[in-house]
Formats: sequence, structure tokens, C-alpha cells
Amino acid sequence: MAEVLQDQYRVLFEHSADAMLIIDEGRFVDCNDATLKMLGDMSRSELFSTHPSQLSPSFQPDGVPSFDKANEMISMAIENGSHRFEWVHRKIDGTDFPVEVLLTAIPADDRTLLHVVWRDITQRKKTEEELRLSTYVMESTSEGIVVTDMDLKIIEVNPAYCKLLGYTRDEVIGRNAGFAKSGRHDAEFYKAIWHSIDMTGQWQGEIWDRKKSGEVFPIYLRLNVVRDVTGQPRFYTGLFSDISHQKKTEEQLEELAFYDPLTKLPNRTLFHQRLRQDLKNCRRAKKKLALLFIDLDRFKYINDSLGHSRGDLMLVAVGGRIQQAVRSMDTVARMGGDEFTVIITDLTDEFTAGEVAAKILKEVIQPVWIGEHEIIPHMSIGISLFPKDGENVEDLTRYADMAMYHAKNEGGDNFYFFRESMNKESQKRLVLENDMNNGLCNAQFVPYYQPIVDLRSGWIVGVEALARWHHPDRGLVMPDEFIPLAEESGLITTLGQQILQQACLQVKQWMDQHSQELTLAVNLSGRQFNSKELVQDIQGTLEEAGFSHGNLILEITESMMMGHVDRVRNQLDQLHATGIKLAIDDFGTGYSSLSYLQHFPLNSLKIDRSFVTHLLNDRNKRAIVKAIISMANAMDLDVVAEGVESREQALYLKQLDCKKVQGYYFSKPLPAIQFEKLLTNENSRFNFNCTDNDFVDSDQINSLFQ
Ligand SMILES: Nc1nc2c(ncn2[C@@H]2O[C@H](COP(=O)(O)O[C@H]3[C@@H](O)[C@H](n4cnc5c(=O)[nH]c(N)nc54)O[C@@H]3COP(=O)(O)O)[C@@H](O)[C@H]2O)c(=O)[nH]1
Repeated sequence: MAEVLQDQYRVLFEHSADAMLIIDEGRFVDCNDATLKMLGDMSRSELFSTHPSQLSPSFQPDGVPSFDKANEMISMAIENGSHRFEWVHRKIDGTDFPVEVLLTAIPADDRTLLHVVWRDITQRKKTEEELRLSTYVMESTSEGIVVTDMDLKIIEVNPAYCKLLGYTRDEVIGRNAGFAKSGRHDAEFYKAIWHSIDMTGQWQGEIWDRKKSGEVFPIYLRLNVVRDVTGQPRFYTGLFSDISHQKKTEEQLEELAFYDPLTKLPNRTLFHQRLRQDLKNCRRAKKKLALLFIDLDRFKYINDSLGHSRGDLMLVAVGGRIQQAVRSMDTVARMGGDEFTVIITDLTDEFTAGEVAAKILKEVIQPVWIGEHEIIPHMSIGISLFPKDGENVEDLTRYADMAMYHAKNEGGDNFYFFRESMNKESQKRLVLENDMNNGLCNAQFVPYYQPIVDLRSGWIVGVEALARWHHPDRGLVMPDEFIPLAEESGLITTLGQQILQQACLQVKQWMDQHSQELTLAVNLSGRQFNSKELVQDIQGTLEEAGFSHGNLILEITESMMMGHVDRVRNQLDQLHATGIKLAIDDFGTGYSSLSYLQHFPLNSLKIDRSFVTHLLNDRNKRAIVKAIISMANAMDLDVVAEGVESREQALYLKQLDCKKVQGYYFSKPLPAIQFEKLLTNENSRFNFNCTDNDFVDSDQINSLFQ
């Protein structure tokens, strides 16, 4: 019986999946096949001649030498009967592997045998490591993780999930995963998610959830089905990333790309997109649409006189008012500068577009406080209609712009619908510009000369050169027709230069031939005045013509003096330093005061024609002229009154101590040949040696208009 049992134990020993060995007095004396296999197919004899400590690396993972630790383990087994512990062994090929060791002490005669069982725990260790790693990832990741069963009951969450939603782990375990829905998505949205999960086992996308605090926030969610080894779905996992920050950045980028940073209105890009889309919709629904092109009148003046930051405030106020005047579904955009557009969709008839434009005008043309200034904005509106005027973005915008120009030319503060004739007007402008270019290349622009007369002596003491265009087909073209376009197109610089060159040569010749001192006044345009090359160009021209700097008077308008005071002063200082004289033209029509102008190196001012025209019949105008002359005299500024058309006006101006005059009474602007005759004719000395009777009595004047 004992033999049978012994055989059975032998069989168990031999066939055990775990390695089994017997150690007798520190040496292996028996082992099963599993042991040899575990050690890398070692032979029995090899094993028996090896000390147990030699089957291990020199040190165990806790840093203790394997030999010392093995003895310690054995002592503990002998002491306690058995001892279980983990060990690292080494195969004959040198690779280490972890085992769980069970040492059992078997007393035999005078000594103790040790029964050793090694269980390879490589896989267990790996699993433990993986588990430890995934727990670490789950605990430390900043992405929220939720695991649910197949009924969507939450069975695990990580700390990031709790932090994200503001709940504790206990508050969410066991709840349905949909408990944090924001209410922002409809049933269709969730249906699409579940359809994707059913079909592909996953879904990912942006979704809005609700925190415990009630705050709704955007997340990027990745949902996955987790299957068991048989392929059966067992869990759902959800990975949550808070994308609030990213959303904000996206919004900011969108804002930058599509919105005007100043007025917060859609910009040109978004306007084009919206108009394109609105046209598509209108085409499909067979509806009408109106496009309003709005431009502020005289905005440049506000910008220049009050500064850009105040100009900006004005644009913001105007943008807000336009928006208030239209429906929320209509697009109000800022195209840049002082230009705005409005798209009116769902238009029933043209009349409505006119009504909207009138409403905008009414809303906008109201006083607005810009800092300490109360200003009334002015604007012109052009309207184009779809499908009547055009079918695409480009045509409609161009036509509304043309209509706006028309409104502006008609005095502003009004609106005009586009008409085909405007298109023709604009083509005419293009032809004119082209013609002007040719004219400049072919010396068709010449100065005409108008005398400036000294009221005390009656002599011509100066001359103003005024541009005229000898057009080969149209004959004589006046400046009002070409100067604005020359300004707009930039041709004014060449034109101004040509007029100055010709006038300098001509006036110098007159002075030389007739030994007569004359000043030459020429107009400077805003564009010329702002040119960096101005001083250099003018000096070059004067030197070429041998014209004395002191005899040249550059006429600039008040509006050119506004704005960047430092830049203006610098330009004027440079001109002044060369000896050139500077005059303010059309004085009284702008908003500057003499006290403002005294900060600049000016020599004279020309009282605008509008004051002189009404000098004798308008008490207010008269008072203004009087004040200008006496203040200018006090400031040692030369005064020229322009637009004198009658002897009475001239006499009255003389009485007011105005020294110089210019006007049709003396002569209209003349071509050089005719002016020369005027200059050399003895009879052309104007006699203002008035008798007492000639003087105009203020009572007399008052009676003229009573
Ligand atoms: N930048 C440049 N601007 C120029 C140049 N040449 C002219 N201009 C500008 O065009 C404006 C109109 O000029 P014009 O038609 O020549 O008119 C001048 C005179 O003819 C007119 N005037 C003079 N006296 C009288 C008068 O008694 N009655 C009356 N009805 N008109 C009169 O006034 C104009 C002179 O204006 P000003 O320059 O303000 O002295 C002209 O105003 C310029 O702005 C050029 O070369 N460059």
C-alpha cells in the first residue's frame, strides 16, 4: 500500500505543471521535468551539480544578494515548516524570470529535506504591471474617463472626470451616464451617436455637457464599446476632453477672420460670404434682395481734426445705429474705413429698401457725443437690387457703390437707387481719367493767370495760377471737372508739378521783362501736401526756373492743416525754411480758428469768396470778414479777399483795411498772352484812390438789405 502511494506521489511529482525539486543539505537531489523546462532545458546532472544560489542573478529585486537571501528563506522554511515568497531565477541562457516559491521542510532522519515548488509568475507579473500602469494612467490623465455597463450605468470614473464635472466619485457611480446632458442637443443628435456606436463600435465628436454647478461646457468625447474575449460587448468607455479653451480660441480666430475688431460687425470677408449665401437662398425661393452701400460724408475731416481715436468712436456709434435701424436677420458689415454695407433679405418690393435706407439716415444723422464734442454724422447711401440690377456679389456691390457716389455728389445725407445711367457715369470717369493721363503726357494742361491787386496802389502785385485743360475734342475744361478726379486717381501730383513748372517760368519771364515784382500763388492739393517728396520737388522746380523762393505762395486749405499736427507743422516748417510763403485758402469755410493757425508758419490768408459775395447784404458775413481782417492784421498776416466782383465790394474791403483783392471785377483767370497784355497795359492800374463819396457807409449797407 505504501509502495502504491509512493508511486502515485512520484507520478504527481513528475507531472506537476509547477517545477518541483528536493534540496538535501544545500544541493538539488531531485526535480521534475517542469523544473528543467523552466530553467531553459537544463539537464538533470547539470542542475544537481549547481548550488541553488547559482540559479539566480547575483541580487534579488530588493537589492539583497541572492545567496544571503536564499539562506534566509531556507532558515525561515525550516523554522516555520514552510515558507512562500517571490524569487527571481535565471535560466541557462541568462534570462531572468519571476517565480513564486513554496519551500516545505521535510524532516528526514538526522536532517531536513526541503521540498521546493516554483510557479512561473511571469504572466501574473505582467498583468499586475499592466494593471498598475492602467490604474496610473486612469488616475493621472487629465482626460476624464468613464466606464459604464451595457445599460449605461456608471461603474468607474477617474479623478479627472470628477474634476471636470464637479462631482465626487460616489455621486456618479451607479448613475446613468446621460445624467450630465446639457439639453443643447436634440434627440436626432443622440440617435446619430448610437447609430455610429452600433455600426462601428465607436463615436467621437464635440458635445456640450452640464457640470454640477449648472455650467454648460464643450467637450470632445470618444465613446468606445469594450468587448470580452468572446467578442461580446461588455462595457462602454467614454474619454472626455474639455475643449472650452480651444473653443474660445476658435471663436477668437473666427472673430478675427470674419469680424471687424473695432465695430464688431461682420467684415468684408463675411459680408461676401453672407451675400453669396443670401443670393443663393433668394434665387431658390424666388425672392428679392437689396444691398445698401453706405459711406460717411466728411469723415476724413473728423478723423483729421479730432484724431483717429475719436474717429473710431464715431464709426462704432454709426455701426451701432445702422444695426438698430434694421432687422436682426439683415447683415450689417463694415467694409473698411468709413464704408458700411447692409444686406436686406426677404424683400417684398423696392419701396421697402428705400424705407430702410430712410430709417438708417434718420437713426444715424443724430448728434453723437464723441468725447467732449457733439457731432452729427452724415452719410450717403446707394442701393442695388437683386435680381433687377445684378445677379452676383460683384455687380451688386459695384452698383450700390456707384449709387452711393451719386448720392454723395448730390450733397449727401440721402439715398439713391442704382440706375443704368450711373454705370455710364462711372465709365465716363474712367474715360476721363485715361484722357487726363494722355493730356498730362501731351502738355494739354496749362496755367491761367488771375491778378491779385493791391487796394492801396491799384497795381497788380501778384498772380494766381489756375489749371486749365485744353482738351483736343472738348475744348477748354475747367478745374472743377478734373481736379477731384485727379485727386482721387493720384494724377494731381504730376498735374500740380506741371502747372508749377510752367507758371514759374512764365512769371519769372514777366518779372524779368517788365522789371516788375510779382508773387505767384499756386494751389496745393491734399495729396501733394502729404507727399514726402513735396519740399524737394518744389525746390527742384524753383531752381530749374530760377524762380525766387520768396515770390512763391503755396495755397493750402484749412482741412489740410487738421489732423496730425506734428506732421503738418513739420511739412510747413520745411517749406517755410526754404523761404516759400504759405497761405490759407478759402479761409472761413473750415472749422479752424486763427488762434489755432497761429501755431503754424503762415504768411497770409485768403478770405473765401462766399463771404465777399455777400459782404454788402449779409450782416453776419460782414462781421466775420471784419473780424478776420482785423485779427489777421494784428497777427501780421497778409489778407487777400477773393471773389471780388464789384467796385463796391473792393471799396468796402479797402475801408476794412484789407490790403489785397482778387476777383472777376479785376479780371477772370486769363491765358498767359492775355494776362501779359493786362500786366503791361497802363490803363489796367485799378484806381482806388477813393473820394469820400466812394466810401460805403455802414448805414447805407444796412439799408441795402432792410
Ligand atoms: N490743386 C490744384 N487745384 C487747382 C488748380 N487749379 C485750380 N484748382 C482748384 O480748382 C478750383 C476752381 O478753380 P477755378 O475754376 O480756376 O476758380 C478759381 C477762380 O476762377 C475763381 N474766382 C476767382 N475770382 C472769382 C470771382 O470773382 N467770382 C467767381 N465766381 N469766381 C472767382 O475762384 C477760384 C480760385 O480759387 P482759389 O484757389 O480758392 O483762390 C480752385 O479753387 C482750386 O481749388 C491747380 O493747379 N492745382
